[in-house]
Amino acid sequence: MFKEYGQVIKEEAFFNYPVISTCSAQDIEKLIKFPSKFPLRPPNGIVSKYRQNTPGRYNDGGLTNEQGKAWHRLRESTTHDMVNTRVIQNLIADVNDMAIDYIAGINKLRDPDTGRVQDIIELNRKLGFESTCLLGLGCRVGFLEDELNPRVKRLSQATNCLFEALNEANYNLPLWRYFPNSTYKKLAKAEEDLYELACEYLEPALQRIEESYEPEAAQTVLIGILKRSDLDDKDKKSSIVDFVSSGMNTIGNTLSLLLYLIAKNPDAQTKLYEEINNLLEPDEPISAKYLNSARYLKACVQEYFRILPTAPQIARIVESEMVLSGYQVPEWSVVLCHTSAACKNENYFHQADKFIPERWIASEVEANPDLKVQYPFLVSPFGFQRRICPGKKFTEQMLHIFLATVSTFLVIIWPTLVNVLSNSGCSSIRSAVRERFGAGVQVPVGPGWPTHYRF
Ligand code: HEM
Repeated sequence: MFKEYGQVIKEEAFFNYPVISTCSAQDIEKLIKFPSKFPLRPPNGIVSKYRQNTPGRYNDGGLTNEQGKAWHRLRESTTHDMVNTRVIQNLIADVNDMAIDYIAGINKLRDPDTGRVQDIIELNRKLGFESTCLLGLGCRVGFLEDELNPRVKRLSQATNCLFEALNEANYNLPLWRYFPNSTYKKLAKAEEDLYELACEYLEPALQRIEESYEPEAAQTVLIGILKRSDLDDKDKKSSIVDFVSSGMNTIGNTLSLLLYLIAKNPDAQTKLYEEINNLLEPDEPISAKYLNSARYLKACVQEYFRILPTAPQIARIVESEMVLSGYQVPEWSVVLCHTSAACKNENYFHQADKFIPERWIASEVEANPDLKVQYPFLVSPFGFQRRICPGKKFTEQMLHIFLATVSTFLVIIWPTLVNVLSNSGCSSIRSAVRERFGAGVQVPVGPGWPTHYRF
């Protein structure tokens, strides 16, 4: 699209407002640096409408959809703990645990005769669900178990239904604006189910708070929100629903795309494997200390976000008239910053189409100045300004732990995925898997067979 029409494009569509798209680094920088107290992002119309129609449960459109002071109030009071490094690090042990379950899950997917793993997308989705619940609800709920319990099944169905409805609302005529059509009804049912399920998970936490006190070490995002005196019951419940539904699909999709890129870059896999073995003592689990020092691991995730970000563009409503690539853009225009397209531009990144994690490591750039990143702000997979994704810290920590664990156990070769729980590798992780699942997880190293990644 940009190749054909240039770096700035204006699109007009029936039943919708005009949208301006830009992939210019200068324009994107201008928007990122705009000194906005309450940055404006277009709300999700169908969700806002549903919540307006359901005043018994919702005070407003929620953090994702609100604007101005209403948004700021929710942002300050509900995301306080989610952006707190210590609270997020409290979850490392649980995420380690989840990573071990995930490796065991991959092992169960292997064809016993061929060693082939047919499809890892579904497992990644379940992992996304489980990890988001860990963040939002403060506990493991059981998405990675063989048999999903009825509550988890309902949670999964409600989330799928919500995303189907959002897709339909985004890509079909917006008839829901005029009457409750089938898309609106689907969304209403999904939101209702999610709300009721979230309440079921919240009740025990509320009771714990009432009956006793939560020790400092057990501070979770959920407990942090439930304890806030500046939020009423409706705010608390709806923000948990928002957090759970925001992370559910994004994390699973991100992990699938990250593994795909790593699969296509075997040298990176070898380096990841070497780094984890160099940094971790045999009996040491993955910890905050390891994550702080794992430079190559973090560089791989950053480079992944440059090449295949889950959110390829960030939307803003501009608060004053501005000039983008020489064009006058009026106040209140909707502008899409296509960070993903900009990240593929050779003028902005040396060998832009290549996976080169080294460009994010200072000592490597010193040795090879061509790699110097001129426009680091273009890699903004979680957005920017005060509206940046509050799940960023948790998601990055999750991806780092998962990539480290996967690199210890698997050789992923595009288009194959081979489980290689060999005798080498980080022994603390290996012994944790064996302790839980016995020697049965050990499988031979072997050449791969086609894996049905569906991208
Ligand atoms: C790979 C995972 C994720 C990606 C790529 C992602 C990406 C994004 C992006 C691009 C935005 C828009 C930011 C902006 O407009 O500047 C956003 C907003 C948001 N995300 Fe995430 N997200 C992820 C995971 C999560 C998780 C786990 C949560 C759960 C807490 C979450 C909750 C939210 C919320 C509540 C907002 C709205 C924030 C606001 O408007 O103030 N996200 N996310």
